[in-house]
Amino acid sequence: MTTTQKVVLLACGSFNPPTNMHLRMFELAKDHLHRTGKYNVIAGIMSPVMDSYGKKELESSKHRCAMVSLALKSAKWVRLDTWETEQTSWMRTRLVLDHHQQMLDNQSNMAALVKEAPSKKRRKDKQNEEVITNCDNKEACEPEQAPVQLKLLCGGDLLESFAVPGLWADEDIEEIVGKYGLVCITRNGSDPRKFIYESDILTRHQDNIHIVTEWITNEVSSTKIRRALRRNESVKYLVQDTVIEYIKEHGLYGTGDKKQSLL
Ligand SMILES: Nc1ncnc2c1ncn2[C@@H]1O[C@H](COP(=O)(O)OP(=O)(O)OP(=O)(O)O)[C@@H](O)[C@H]1O
Ligand SMILES: NC(=O)c1ccc[n+]([C@@H]2O[C@H](COP(=O)(O)O)[C@@H](O)[C@H]2O)c1
Ligand SMILES: [Zn+2]
Repeated sequence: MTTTQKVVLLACGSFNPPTNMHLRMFELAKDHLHRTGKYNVIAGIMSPVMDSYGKKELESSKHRCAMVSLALKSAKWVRLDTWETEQTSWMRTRLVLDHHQQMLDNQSNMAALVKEAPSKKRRKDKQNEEVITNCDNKEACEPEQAPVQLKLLCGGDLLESFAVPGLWADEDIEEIVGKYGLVCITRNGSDPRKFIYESDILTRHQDNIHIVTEWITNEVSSTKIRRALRRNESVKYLVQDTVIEYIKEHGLYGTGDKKQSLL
């Protein structure tokens, strides 16, 4: 029997607000990795960046985390993680990966990671005493299992930002693609294969970089959503209804003074 490598996908970003494409990225990456026959994606994490990241029009992490949590209500295997937003200063992505890898290496955190609806299961522990686990995905929760591999999930634009002078340290890029690995979803305006070809570090680690071609192209971006909201245009079917309701309720992205319904 061939064994597959267990993988957890980590997406870092502003999620300002979270769009349907942020959610789609996880599905696309999972399908792609499963098709290789080598990987078993057991969980996904969305980690909103902290407020001091300082991006233009960045809404507070309180609101962004609340919106990600609402967007993920129907997601079975992806969850929000607020650790990044709770730090005292902005964390480089490599350090965010290190944190989550440490969490994964601690087996007792595994049950909390797997989001599937818990159904209490009985099994015998090493001392042959019956214990109840809170984990449905037995394979993911077995204590004596191979380590779980964390991979960074991103779009083509984030990959290409590796070339922005002073933005990413070479050692961090080396560690991200070398130790962890990258799953990159193609995005209009980026050419990840060419970008890898032009980078010595990325070419060296190209076996650890998975490029996923999004054939059902969807050029939604948070910038376009914020623009539409400002203009009182509908964003229905581009963003989860629960997120639209939240935006309206809190008057985010210039919706505060609008009278009519955005839904
Ligand atoms: N349409 C898309 N296709 C592929 N990747 C995407 C898409 N939208 C977002 N991503 C990826 O999601 C992650 C988080 O991105 P981010 O929060 O910046 O979203 P965004 O839509 O690019 O927002 P903004 O317009 O504010 O930059 C990044 O890795 C980004 O590349
Ligand atoms: N040096 C680094 O680790 C580095 C540099 C720039 C952006 N990032 C991260 O990439 C993500 C980019 O998000 P945006 O595309 O929304 O700007 C954020 O999570 C941010 O923290 C990391
Ligand atoms: Zn972006």
